[in-house]
Amino acid sequence: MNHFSKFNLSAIQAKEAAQRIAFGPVMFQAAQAMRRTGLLMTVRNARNAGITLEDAAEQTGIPVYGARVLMEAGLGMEVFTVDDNGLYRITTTGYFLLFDDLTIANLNFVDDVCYDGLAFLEESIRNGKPEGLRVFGKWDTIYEGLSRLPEDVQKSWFAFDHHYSDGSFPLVIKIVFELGVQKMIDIGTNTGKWALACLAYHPDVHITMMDLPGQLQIAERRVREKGFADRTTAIPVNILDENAVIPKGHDTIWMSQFLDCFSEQEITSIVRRCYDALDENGKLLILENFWDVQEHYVAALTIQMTSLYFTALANGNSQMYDSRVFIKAVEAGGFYVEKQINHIGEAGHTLLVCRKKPIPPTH
Ligand SMILES: C[S@@+](CC[C@H](N)C(=O)[O-])C[C@H]1O[C@@H](n2cnc3c(N)ncnc32)[C@H](O)[C@@H]1O
Repeated sequence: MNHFSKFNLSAIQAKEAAQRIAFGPVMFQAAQAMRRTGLLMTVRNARNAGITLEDAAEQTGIPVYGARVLMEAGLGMEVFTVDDNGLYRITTTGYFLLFDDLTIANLNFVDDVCYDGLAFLEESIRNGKPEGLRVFGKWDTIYEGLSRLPEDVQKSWFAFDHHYSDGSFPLVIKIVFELGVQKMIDIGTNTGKWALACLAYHPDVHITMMDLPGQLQIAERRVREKGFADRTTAIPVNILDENAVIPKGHDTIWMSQFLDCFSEQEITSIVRRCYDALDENGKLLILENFWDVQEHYVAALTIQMTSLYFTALANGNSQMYDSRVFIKAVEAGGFYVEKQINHIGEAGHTLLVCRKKPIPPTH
């Protein structure tokens, strides 16, 4: 569904929308301050009775001045309403800021991981490098430093990543095993969530986990703790090394939220190596979020904005893709899409079931 072919805004509405962009960072910081001071919760707890800003300040323990600027800003942000008696009440948007998992994961991810680095977005776009990553360390990509990021940053990164996968893994696992899986490689295994889900789901399945060494160690530890070590193999890899080989002898290769970490040319190179690893009946299964196939505008918006994290912080050359661009890169690696299942879970994942073309890709 194309949510972007037309916007029906009057001129004054468009001017308002432009101000929301101009003051976007201000609204963002205000929302975080309202959450962290407890102001948002205080107004919510007043429910229908409403609360004055003086009472909200007292109950929250912040100065009246602070409560006043935040709560007045909250009106323009449509987080609060105020009646003629000066009583503030929370809106549905305010509820989402407080309680919605997607909103919380996105807020914390933008705050802890992206905010400072995004100041270098223009430079990143001009140079094709994640120039914002310098706020954390001297790495070429964020993945090299992921296990060494400050604890709160890691926490928000993982919460963001897991929010998307957690909702969809239980839905997709049934479809995957119906395709017949005995021995699967999970490339970009991260903390081993998918591997663990598969090992628990199927008593005989063997999973080969591949990732950069830092992440792989976490996955290996978790698999050991759950008693699945004998049905797993762990292979540390930097997949960007063109000489990195994907082992043969597996019927399925799984890549979830992995190929979006790479440029189109890199996707094609990785997929080509998958081609070499699988036999003619092998399956390449890809789970991704594509902005162009989303049922809901909010999902498309979230995915589009996430792309800029990749630009400024992650690697400077990848994104959350338009499915048509992505599939072209996969096809160039020697596969065709046998089946495309869209709209999986709240995060709107797509599962691509890919098969080898009879003629190998040119190297
Ligand atoms: C966005 S996470 C996805 C994790 C998991 N598959 C999921 O669906 O939640 C991407 C993973 O790719 C790994 N990765 C990124 N660049 C890599 C590289 N060059 N070589 C190997 N793994 C890499 C990261 O370490 C990370 O674990």
